[in-house]
Amino acid sequence: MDSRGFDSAGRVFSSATEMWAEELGSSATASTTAEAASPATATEGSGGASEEGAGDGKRKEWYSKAIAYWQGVEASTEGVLGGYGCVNDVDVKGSDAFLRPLLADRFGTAKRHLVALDCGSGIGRVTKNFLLRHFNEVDLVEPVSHFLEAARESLTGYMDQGEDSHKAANFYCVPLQDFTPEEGKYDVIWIQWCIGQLPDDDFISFFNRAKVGLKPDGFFVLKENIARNGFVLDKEDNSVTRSDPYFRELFKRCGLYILSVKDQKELPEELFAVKMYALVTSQPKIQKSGKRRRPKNSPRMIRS
Ligand SMILES: C[S@@+](CC[C@H](N)C(=O)[O-])C[C@H]1O[C@@H](n2cnc3c(N)ncnc32)[C@H](O)[C@@H]1O
Repeated sequence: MDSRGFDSAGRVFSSATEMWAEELGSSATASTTAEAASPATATEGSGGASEEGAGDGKRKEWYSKAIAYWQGVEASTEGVLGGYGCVNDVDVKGSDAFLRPLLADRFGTAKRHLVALDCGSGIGRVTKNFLLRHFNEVDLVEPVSHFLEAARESLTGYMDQGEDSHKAANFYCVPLQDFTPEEGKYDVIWIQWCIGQLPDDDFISFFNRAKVGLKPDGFFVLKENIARNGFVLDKEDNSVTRSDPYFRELFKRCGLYILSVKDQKELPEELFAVKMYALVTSQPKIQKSGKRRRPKNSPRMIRS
């Protein structure tokens, strides 16, 4: 990525490449296809897929600083939303409006057993308030153990229920850079407000591994803060807020296509804008008009 960006201390970088070289050293250019540990073997806050190469110390530092930051945060909605617990309701409303037509379009309206994965789930806020309304089973993956424990506690009522119910099933204490989902398990992989913790190469490796976890019509939803230009590096929690063109470039490099994209409305104006991207692994079908196929249940004008 060639656009300029800056960090929270006001330092300007001429490109993301320069910033990553600074933050990760020589491992910034390391292979993006390194082997990842399975959920069962990874440990809390472990250091990343490319850890064994040269310069891995800086990558390890990148991740451990982030984990240390989150370990010091209270396991509450206010905590995981950086003091903006007030956005929970509009966030849930926006996610619901985005996902509902996509589910109908991809999976039809007939009863189906739907399974989702909540990535960087924190205390299970997204799972509890939103995903469990749409999915029969939700797995959570989160590297910070006190968040995951809080999720487990608050979702107790949703566990071990009958076949047809909605339950939180598995809780994996693993960072995304080390996580590989079970093959063909998920209809939707939901990634919200956590992908900024991953440098570009681990972002690409993660999506490439996670593709395998999707069912044939399955898709990803990435819901993230968007920088106006280039990127913004937050030195406190070691996360990067990327611009829309930056994300689109990364999607291309992951071999992902945008099925749908929408802005989150009604956020306080001092916050970053937020976008929701639905991403698929093969090019969405285009109608003769050149438009993407419209979800069957979306509003349409009546023509007589
Ligand atoms: C802003 S909170 C969002 C939590 C949740 N997605 C939500 O919307 O309520 C960011 C979350 O990312 C998690 N996180 C930090 N580093 C991560 C990593 N490398 N992989 C996955 N999640 C990570 C944090 O522990 C925290 O739970």
